[in-house]
Parts: sequence; C-alpha cells; structure tokens
Amino acid sequence: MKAAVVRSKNDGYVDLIDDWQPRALGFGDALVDLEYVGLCHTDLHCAAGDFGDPNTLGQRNGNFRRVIGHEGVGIVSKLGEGADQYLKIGDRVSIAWFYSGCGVCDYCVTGNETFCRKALNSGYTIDGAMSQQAVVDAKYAVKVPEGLDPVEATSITCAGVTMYKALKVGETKPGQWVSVHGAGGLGNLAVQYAHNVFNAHVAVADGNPDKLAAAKAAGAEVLANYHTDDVVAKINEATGGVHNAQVTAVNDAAFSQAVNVLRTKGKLVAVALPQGDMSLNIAKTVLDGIEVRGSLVGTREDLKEAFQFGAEGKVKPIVETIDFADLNDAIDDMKNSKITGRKVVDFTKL
Ligand SMILES: NC(=O)c1ccc[n+]([C@@H]2O[C@H](COP(=O)([O-])OP(=O)(O)OC[C@H]3O[C@@H](n4cnc5c(N)ncnc54)[C@H](O)[C@@H]3O)[C@@H](O)[C@H]2O)c1
Ligand SMILES: CCCCCCO
Ligand SMILES: [Zn+2]
Ligand SMILES: [Zn+2]
Repeated sequence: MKAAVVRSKNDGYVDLIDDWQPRALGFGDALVDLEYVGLCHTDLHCAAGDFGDPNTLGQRNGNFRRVIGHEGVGIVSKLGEGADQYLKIGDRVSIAWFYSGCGVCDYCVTGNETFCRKALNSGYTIDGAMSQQAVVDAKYAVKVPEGLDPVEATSITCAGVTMYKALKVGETKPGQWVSVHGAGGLGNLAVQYAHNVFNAHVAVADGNPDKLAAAKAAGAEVLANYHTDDVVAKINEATGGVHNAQVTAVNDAAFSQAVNVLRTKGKLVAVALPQGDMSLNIAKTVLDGIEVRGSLVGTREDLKEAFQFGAEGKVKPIVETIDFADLNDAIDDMKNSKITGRKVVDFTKL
C-alpha cells in the first residue's frame, strides 16, 4: 500500500513507499480508504522535524516511519469492535490534526479538546492521512456533510477549521476590520470565513501577487504586498487600525507587523508556526492594551460548523488535485510560496 512517510534525515521531504500497511484495528477504531488528502504547511514543518522527529514521537506502527497528512477525506471500509456506535461502513469522514484526546481532562470537558495534553495529532504523533488507507478513532473522525465536495472538504479539515476558529478566538464581529497576514492555504480561507461568515472587512498582506488577487476575489478590500508596500502604513491608513490580526504567515516579521496594525484593545491571533520568537512592540502592546492569543486548529464541533459553511457554499476552497507521485514537487512549490489555495493528492486514481 502507498504512503508518504517522513524521511529519516528530516529534510522536509517525504519518501513515497508502497509496502506500507495500516496498523491492526483496536477497540473503537475504523479503517478509512482515503479519497483525497491536502498538503498543509504543517506537513512541511513535521517532515523537517521542526517540532521534533515524528519518526520517534508518539504511537509507533511497527518499523514504519511516520505517515504525514491531516487534511484527509475518505470512506469508512471496516469497523473495529465498538466503532459501530459512531460510524458505519460507507460514511465519508475527515482525518484532521486533532486525531484524538483523552476525553476527561479539564480541556476535553470544557470545549478545549485540541489543547488536551494527551492529544494525538495526525501525521505527527500518530500516522496521518497521506496513505491509501488510514486508521481513525471512530469517536473523533468528523463526518463530511452531504453536499460538500470531498476535495474541498480536505482544505476545511485543517486550513478552514483553523481560521474559522481563529476568527472566533479574535472575537470577530460584523462590520469590524480583520487583517490576515499570509494569504496562503489558511489565509485565503481566513478571508472567506471573515467576509462571508463573520461579515467583517478584511485587509490582507502577502508577497505573492496571485495570492493577493485570490484574496481580493475572496472579499479582501485592502491588499498589501510586503515586497513593495509599507504593510503597516497601508493597512492603518485604510482601516484606522484593525480589531484583530490573524497571522498565518510563515515568517516572524509578520507578527511584528500584525501588532502594529491593531487598534486599541486589538487582538493578535497567532496561528502560523515559523521557527523563532515573536518580537512585539512593547509600548504599543501596553499603551493600547493589545492581547496576543494563540489558536490551535478547531474542535470536532468547530469542524462540523466549518464544514457546514462549506456545504452551504459560504466558503469555497481553492483546490488543485495532484498525483501522489508529485507530492515532493508540491512540497517544493509550498516552500517557494507558489501554491494559491491547496494542492490535494488524489488517491482515487491509485
Ligand atoms: N495553529 C494552527 O492550528 C495551525 C493550523 C494549520 C497551519 N498552521 C501553520 O500556519 C502556517 C501557514 O500554513 P499554510 O498551509 O497556510 O501555509 P502556506 O505556505 O500555504 O501560506 C503561507 C503564506 O505566508 C506568506 N508569507 C510569508 N512571509 C510573509 C510575510 N512576512 N507577510 C505576509 N505573508 C507572508 C507566504 O507567501 C504564503 O502565502 C504554517 O506555519 C502552518 O504550520 C497552524
Ligand atoms: C504544532 C502544529 C500545529 C499545526 C496544526 C495543523 O496544521
Ligand atoms: Zn494543518
Ligand atoms: Zn484530554
């Protein structure tokens, strides 16, 4: 069976193997035949060992290296004992970063399950979705609603739910201004959810003109190219300062820009995971009562909500399907900021 696994040298790329086997189904597990799996920038961080070597972390599947992927969508083909109370054969389900939690800790029982200290994360501490088959915990595999295109559903499984949740974390209200720093896979969907679901005004910064054009088409009213514009001046001049700033840029400079475009009592929502630390304007943070909040994917409930907005056509991910064999080329394209929206591996062609 084909799977994309983290290389032993953690060079940011994957090995495409064809002798992979899913682990045996345990109690409450289900087997999923993957249809489509999107490439998230987090997959590149994982493959590079940015958060530690996934080949040595979490649950092991025999001698196999870690399978990446957490924007997966596929069909349930087999149920382990006890799984039939949650799923049935033929259900279309998602495989998200939040693979499972303990279910009983303070975070799991208060709507904050993604922060569970015993959480397993797909493609990092447990095998992910970038394979022909994957094992899921039936309690945690959120179903994809009827009416939502499965290819588009892959993008909502991480990028979409993450930004839908991050806009909630930013307490976004109708008529407010939101800035989105980074118009990539997450950023474009941030614009769509902010404009179409939260009814907010949006300013966007990126360095790729195609992505800025896509953000404008998605509803952004202010566009700043960090190669040619003074991002802070342009956004402040156009908005008077934003109510919350969403940082999806894989670049620590964007965090500084984000603080400096906030109005008094504004909120910086940290989403992106570049290496390094945030350097924040201390005077601005103190004198303007700025809040810095981290946001991590979304809960199962957040994902259900984010999917529903997709099924209703309120958000439409930009997706391009690719062959499994071309996955490392896609990683290259993402590293070079050449992907507008998402590239999605088509497993139905294998
Ligand atoms: N917190 C979470 O729950 C969560 C979830 C998903 C992804 N992420 C992280 O979010 C980041 C983005 O993921 P993605 O899949 O959207 O990546 P992506 O590569 O599709 O997009 C990143 C974008 O940042 C832009 N960029 C780079 N430097 C910039 C700058 N200084 N100002 C503005 N834009 C800049 C790039 O041009 C690119 O368009 C990654 O670090 C990923 O790991 C976090
Ligand atoms: C630690 C990485 C968190 C990223 C979530 C899914 O992209
Ligand atoms: Zn992701
Ligand atoms: Zn827990």
